[in-house]
Amino acid sequence: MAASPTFCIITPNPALDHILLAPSLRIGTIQRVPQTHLAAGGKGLNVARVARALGMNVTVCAPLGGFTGQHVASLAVREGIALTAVPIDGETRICTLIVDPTTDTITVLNEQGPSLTDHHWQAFIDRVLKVQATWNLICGSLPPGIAPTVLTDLIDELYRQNRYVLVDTSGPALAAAMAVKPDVVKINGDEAGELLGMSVTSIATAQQAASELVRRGIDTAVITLGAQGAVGIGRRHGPAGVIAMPSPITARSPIGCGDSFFAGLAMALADDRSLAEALRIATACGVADAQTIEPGRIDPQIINTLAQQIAISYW
Ligand SMILES: Nc1ncnc2c1ncn2[C@@H]1O[C@H](COP(=O)(O)OP(=O)(O)OP(=O)(O)O)[C@@H](O)[C@H]1O
Ligand SMILES: O=P(O)(O)OC[C@@]1(O)O[C@H](CO)[C@@H](O)[C@@H]1O
Repeated sequence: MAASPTFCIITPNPALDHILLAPSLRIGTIQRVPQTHLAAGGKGLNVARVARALGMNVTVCAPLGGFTGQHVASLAVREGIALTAVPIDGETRICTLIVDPTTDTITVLNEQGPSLTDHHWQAFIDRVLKVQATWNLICGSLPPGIAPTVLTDLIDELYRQNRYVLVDTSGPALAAAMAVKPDVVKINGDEAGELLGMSVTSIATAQQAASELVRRGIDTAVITLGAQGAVGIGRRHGPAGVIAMPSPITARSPIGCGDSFFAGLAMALADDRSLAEALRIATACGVADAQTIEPGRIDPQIINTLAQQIAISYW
């Protein structure tokens, strides 16, 4: 019998990521695109790609429908990602990620995704609850047609099964998840700012925001700030917060950095590392991702070396 996966990666709104490299992109013109990639995407698939590369035993649960759903499933299988697909009506979304290396800008066009009926959502949740994983990562947006409070119920149910819950989502879904205090919340500055009604663009404001998340009952709160790095604080990790700062690099694309970071963080926490070590490894994964075009396509061999280049301080 196969061993239970360590991570159940819950991906309510997967996507076929269409990544276009478009130098000197000008809106409103016709342009030739020199390079494209198609990848199994939506945040959870990116997290799974990295967690797998880091040696974790991973199962992704995702509702999938139509030709794009089939395409996502076949790309995932080709990569060796264990996927539990729940068939749905409608067509899995395409997210278009346009990288312009000339101006160093990224344009991300995330489709909403197909609406899920209550019946399909329930089928999805039933599959998630059958996966006997200790660490459960809720990744990305919710599909339309589903009330954000479904996340509250899902997390409650995972807690009843004594499973750890780590969340990386945004907007109303994040607010709904907060109601049941996930063990770990990993979000970026914009997401934290929207949740808390403040501007989170600096290390100092991220420290305030992370402390506020802990005050609201989150065990471990981590906020990422792109090239500035990340901050984290957690009840079980002692009173000190941690700042992880990467060295300057030549970034190629920030898309997926948060997902790679999340995978590294989850791996390190599952491995019972200190918060400082976990942020060091997570940041190294984010840095590795920033140097690739495709989300989550990192080389695990360089993570230890990159991790040694991350400056860690305490607050
Ligand atoms: N330009 C960069 N240089 C160095 N490290 C970076 C850069 N961009 C991202 N990172 C690393 O990746 C981590 C996550 O990045 P970021 O805060 O942009 O995540 P995100 O906004 O959630 O990304 P996404 O939603 O695209 O996955 C950062 O904390 C940092 O460690
Ligand atoms: O709509 P969501 O779930 O918030 O974001 C989806 C998405 O843009 O996020 C990833 C980058 O983090 C992309 O690979 C993916 O398609």
